[in-house]
Amino acid sequence: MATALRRLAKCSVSARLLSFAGHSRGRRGHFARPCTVVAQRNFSSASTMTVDLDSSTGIAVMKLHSPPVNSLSLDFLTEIAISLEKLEMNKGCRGVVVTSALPKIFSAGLDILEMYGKSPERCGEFWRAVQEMWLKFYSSRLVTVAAINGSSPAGGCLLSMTCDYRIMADNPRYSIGLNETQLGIVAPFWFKDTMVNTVGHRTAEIALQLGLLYSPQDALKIGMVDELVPEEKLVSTATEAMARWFAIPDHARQITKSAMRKPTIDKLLSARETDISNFVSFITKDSIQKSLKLYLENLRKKKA
Ligand SMILES: CCCCCCCCCC/C=C/CC(=O)SCCNC(=O)CCNC(=O)[C@H](O)C(C)(C)COP(=O)(O)OP(=O)(O)OC[C@H]1O[C@@H](n2cnc3c(N)ncnc32)[C@H](O)[C@@H]1OP(=O)(O)O
Repeated sequence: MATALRRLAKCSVSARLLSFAGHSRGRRGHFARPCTVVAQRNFSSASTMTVDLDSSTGIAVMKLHSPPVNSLSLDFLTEIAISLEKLEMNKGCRGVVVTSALPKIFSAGLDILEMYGKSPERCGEFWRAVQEMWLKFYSSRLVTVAAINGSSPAGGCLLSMTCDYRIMADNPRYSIGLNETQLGIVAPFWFKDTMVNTVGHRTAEIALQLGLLYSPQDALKIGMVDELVPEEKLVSTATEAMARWFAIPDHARQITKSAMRKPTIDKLLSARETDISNFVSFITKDSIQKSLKLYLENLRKKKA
């Protein structure tokens, strides 16, 4: 099932950029259920998320639910990408709010277990899925709003930065940022580009080199998030924010979005295979595997 989903994801890459002009078409193993889009409401692709589309507003809410921490594994990434693609294909959908169904965590980022002790082939497949998720969100014709209701390190921060607008719960216990260097790994160029496009070059330079994780208040100050609200108001504020974007004619907004993002997207599209082989050779190095092992041990020790 998961393999079939991944194949479907691969097949749809070439059609992606068409979606800008409004011509869009659009785990954990044993939990998977068949992926059928049921009418316009309340469909889900698997038990790792729910996707509810309100046909009266055109707003879908995608709630990520992959315990314990919504870490982005190969299967989960594939499911997220396919769910977005289904919404893209649905003419009744104009926007999506991405949030977490788990308490205190939006997403812990890429699943470190996908990068530790895996074969080069598997690492390559994983990285393609990371690229695919980023490409789908960054180039989406839909208005995308991240309702960040918990911590969001690394890949979790990246997912939120692919959205058009970010609202975070105002809770000082949560943090957000690209902390890759703290793990001894390097954010690839398109993570870096997304960060630069969000917060500007100088702030990105400091944030990336130091692998900084920001409190919601600090994230607001640097422009990593656009708004802070009490947690209970997060999804309602996100749907209200959507109204401002819906007030703009879709074609004008979509073409503008494309103009802003296309150079960054094209940069990855033209270097996709090289980026995969760079990732595989970097992540499978003994020294990097040792760093990841240590990081995983520390994560586990923290709990003990
Ligand atoms: C030359 C250049 C070429 C290019 C090279 C490219 C290089 C690669 C770049 C890849 C970039 C990576 C981006 C990433 O996303 S890496 C992941 C980064 N994520 C983190 O650092 C987050 C780590 N987790 C936490 O900080 C905390 O878990 C939390 C999210 C704040 C939640 O805290 P908590 O106290 O509520 O939960 P905790 O007890 O810590 O965790 C519960 C269990 O979940 C496991 N876990 C946590 N995070 C991850 C993860 N990201 N992947 C896998 N597993 C994770 C944790 O170990 C616990 O497991 P267990 O119950 O102990 O077994």
